[in-house]
Amino acid sequence: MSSQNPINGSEDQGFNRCSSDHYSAKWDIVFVCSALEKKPLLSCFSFETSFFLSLFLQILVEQESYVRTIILNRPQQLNALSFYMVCKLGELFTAYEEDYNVKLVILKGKGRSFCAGGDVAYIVRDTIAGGWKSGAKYFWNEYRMNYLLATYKKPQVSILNGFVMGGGAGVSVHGQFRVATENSIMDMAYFVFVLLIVFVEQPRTNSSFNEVFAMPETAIGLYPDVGGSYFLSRLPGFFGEYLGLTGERLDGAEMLACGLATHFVPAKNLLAMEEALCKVTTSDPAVVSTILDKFSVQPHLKEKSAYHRIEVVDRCFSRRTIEEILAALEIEALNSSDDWIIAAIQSIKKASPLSLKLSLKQIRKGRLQGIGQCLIMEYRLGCHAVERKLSNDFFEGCRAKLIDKDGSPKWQPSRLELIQDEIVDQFFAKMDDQEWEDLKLPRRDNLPALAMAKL
Ligand SMILES: CC(C)(COP(=O)(O)OP(=O)(O)OC[C@H]1O[C@@H](n2cnc3c(N)ncnc32)[C@H](O)[C@@H]1OP(=O)(O)O)[C@@H](O)C(=O)NCCC(=O)NCCSC(=O)/C=C/c1ccc(O)cc1
Repeated sequence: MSSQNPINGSEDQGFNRCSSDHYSAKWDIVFVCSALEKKPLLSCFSFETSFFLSLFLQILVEQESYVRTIILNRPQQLNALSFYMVCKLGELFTAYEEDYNVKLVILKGKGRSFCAGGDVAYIVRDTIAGGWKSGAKYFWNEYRMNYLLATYKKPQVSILNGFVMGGGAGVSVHGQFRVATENSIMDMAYFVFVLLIVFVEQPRTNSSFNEVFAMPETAIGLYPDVGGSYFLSRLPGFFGEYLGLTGERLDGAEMLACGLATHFVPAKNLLAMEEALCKVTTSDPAVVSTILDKFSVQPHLKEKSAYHRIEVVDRCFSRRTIEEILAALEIEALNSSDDWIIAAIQSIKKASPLSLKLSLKQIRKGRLQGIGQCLIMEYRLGCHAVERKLSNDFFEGCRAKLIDKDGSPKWQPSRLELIQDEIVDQFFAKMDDQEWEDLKLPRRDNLPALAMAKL
């Protein structure tokens, strides 16, 4: 599994680049979940040592006979993926696939989020300091890891108990089993409990617990990546276009209904489910499936869900252009009191016009492509986005949403009608840089049937 690095020409040894390029190999160990997880302990060490320890603590691993549980451990940042985490996940998935003693891999997040996407605030700062190739390098490692998961030979379960956004979808949706939870039952007892958490323990918790999944990229001047052109285009009808263009959030029940989740397990039963999974001694997916089935329930799809109106979604989002989609939604809004239609119109109007055009084209192309081709296409788009020759919208979107947090991005061009088709086409073309090459995906030989892309 080695290939040429497109950025600096060096040999790319699978997913080991984070340890070889950035960090000393002596630190490259996996922490089996231990007392080290407790941050105060770090104060015993020097600044440099603390820095490396805190980095390695971003991913924890629990080992239980034949099962490995990988834990995303940046709860303060809602488990946003650092470059280190992206590389480490790739390394761990590779190692566990080859290890005969590992039969099942579980992935979950610490705290109230599964994963809120790539750590875009860091990526923007790093790219400004280190040049666009720094951002491209992140994509390179992330998409290879997404591809590995999409073609994984062993059963893998992601426990989606909290936010699943952008890059968080990339580390889970491609896997074989995706367990959504409710976190949305707002009966009075639960509501009081939530209030206690919100005001006593986590005073900065603003978002509703029930909305867990989103591809919010058009709101930050990007496009649904991490294989989004593949998995969004596989959702029923034109629901993927709806999600990708509006960035609207889904709750666990909606994720199950549209196929982004394979199971729905009430959060209170997660511990028991994990205990049962940890007893698995085989890589037979039927065994894992039986265990998950035992803990699963059929959730109630909320009355206001857009998924109840899939024929309206299809009617609007099957249109050829963004302008036609908007016009169709506005006509629907005249004859309907559905909140989701108004929300969709508002989200589209607030998003980067260029991102919208790129996203639509990308999802439409994705319908006809395999997961590998989709990731290669997205890598080109990503490199153009961080290079900023064609557009600065990604940086502007991150500035407005996650850095200055003023919520007022200044998109360029500012309106859909100002965007020429040539600019959109250039995003899908190779980079004009001698050192650059297309994304090279790891070779995947002798894949069993279960490793076929899962959605
Ligand atoms: C709805 C969220 C998930 C929760 O809202 P909340 O409950 O009100 O909580 P906060 O917004 O206060 O978030 C808690 C902390 O986590 C931080 N955070 C929360 N998501 C994040 C986050 N993706 N990053 C970096 N800090 C975050 C957030 O800034 C904040 O930090 P701090 O103010 O220091 O406490 C909200 O945080 C949110 O919208 N987050 C952004 C979601 C998002 O746009 N994700 C990115 C998708 S795109 C992507 O993955 C692209 C990757 C990429 C890769 C390579 C490239 O070269 C270029 C791009």
